[in-house]
Amino acid sequence: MTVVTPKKPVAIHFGAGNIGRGFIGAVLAHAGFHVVFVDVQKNIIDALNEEGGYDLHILNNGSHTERVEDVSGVLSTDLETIENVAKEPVSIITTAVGASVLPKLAKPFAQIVKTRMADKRGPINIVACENLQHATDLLKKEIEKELNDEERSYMDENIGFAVCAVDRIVPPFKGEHILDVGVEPFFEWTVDVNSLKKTDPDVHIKGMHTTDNLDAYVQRKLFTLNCGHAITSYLGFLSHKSTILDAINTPSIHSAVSQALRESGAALVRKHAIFNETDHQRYIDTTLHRFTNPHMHDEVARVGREPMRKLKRGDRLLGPIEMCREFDLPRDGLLTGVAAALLFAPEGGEDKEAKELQESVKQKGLNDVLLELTGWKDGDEDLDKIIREYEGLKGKSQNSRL
Ligand SMILES: NC(=O)c1ccc[n+]([C@@H]2O[C@H](COP(=O)([O-])OP(=O)(O)OC[C@H]3O[C@@H](n4cnc5c(N)ncnc54)[C@H](O)[C@@H]3O)[C@@H](O)[C@H]2O)c1
Ligand SMILES: O=P(O)(O)OC[C@@H](O)[C@@H](O)[C@H](O)[C@H](O)CO
Repeated sequence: MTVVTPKKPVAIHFGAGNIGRGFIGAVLAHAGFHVVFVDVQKNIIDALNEEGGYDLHILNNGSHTERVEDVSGVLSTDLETIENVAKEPVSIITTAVGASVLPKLAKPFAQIVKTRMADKRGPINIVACENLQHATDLLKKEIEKELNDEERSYMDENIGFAVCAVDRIVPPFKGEHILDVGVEPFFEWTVDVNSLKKTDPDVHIKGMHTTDNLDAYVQRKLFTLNCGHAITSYLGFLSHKSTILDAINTPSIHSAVSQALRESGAALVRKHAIFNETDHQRYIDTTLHRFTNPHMHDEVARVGREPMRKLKRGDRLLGPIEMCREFDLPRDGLLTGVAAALLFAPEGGEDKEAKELQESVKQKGLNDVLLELTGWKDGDEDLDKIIREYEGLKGKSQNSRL
């Protein structure tokens, strides 16, 4: 497969899905890069090469379309073409494939590192845009496993691995063309300035903000937007709602999610000096407002997907709870979120993690599953609260009333 590489700086983006086409790829293309998307879906890659662009539908009251131009695609298994692209004037490589897929990218990334070393190429930056704290560090560790000592030292010197927070709601979208993508107007991409290397070409990327307080911004986004989103989806599922819009428009769910976000917010403000109560409450209000966009069709099944990943320590549910425990702050709303996540069992069985979680609760019992997930001691007050909430929610859901 050949890729058209015009005389322009090149950005490589792994994952031509919703956030890839709908956000990061679009920001990079608008910043003046030729964007090479790498994906496993042949129909998407073929369409990118045939069209060389796609439509971005901005969904709000004044919905409109923006054209993203100057893009092409490569299959992630086509290491030969990836090698050729790596010789172009690349300055940034990004990913949006899903946290669990990151290890699978080690081989193509290692190929890029080896090629650039052999070709004596200068510095580039790699930014993993996934909903996971320290996603880029995880990717780096996986790439290191594919390299020898000399290649690893070239990588340390020449490749900046920058962690980021990435925020734009981009659900699957049915347009006229397979590449069409529908997005909310809001977007925020914040990258760790301390890890970025100076590249040649050195392109200013409008739409990519940098900060030296990255952990704070990642936690703010994950423990607010993703935390609220997850709880809305799990309570929505239990109330038999199919979309985030229907769920958040249910007063009891809106109030439960608001409570959880007030709790995570109190912990975030306490933990990070750069946040204050007033601004953070505004951030929460904006977040909740984004969930009520009537032009977006976002399924609770998408937002709640992979509940075991979302129930990991440090992620959107246990992360803010751990922070509340650290400062002895109220956390009942967040504990309800965990109880609801443990009851997430969407029909169809496509969500393997949801199935596995239900199986696990059935086999080991809720108490033992929670001990494993949380690392708390038997008889922990929060653990007992989750169990009580779980039983209450289960009963209410079965009666179809929440
Ligand atoms: N959609 C959103 O609203 C949103 C917003 C912020 C962050 N994110 C994060 O972005 C990531 C992607 O989410 P998404 O919603 O775009 O998912 P998606 O499923 O729409 O896109 C993922 C893409 O990765 C591709 N892929 C899978 N394996 C691959 C591989 N080995 N090599 C190359 N490509 C591969 C898939 O084919 C797909 O096109 C996730 O980590 C998600 O948490 C999503
Ligand atoms: O992508 P996930 O599964 O980690 O989380 C689901 C949604 O909360 C998420 O995709 C949001 O839409 C996104 O993080 C908004 O920036």
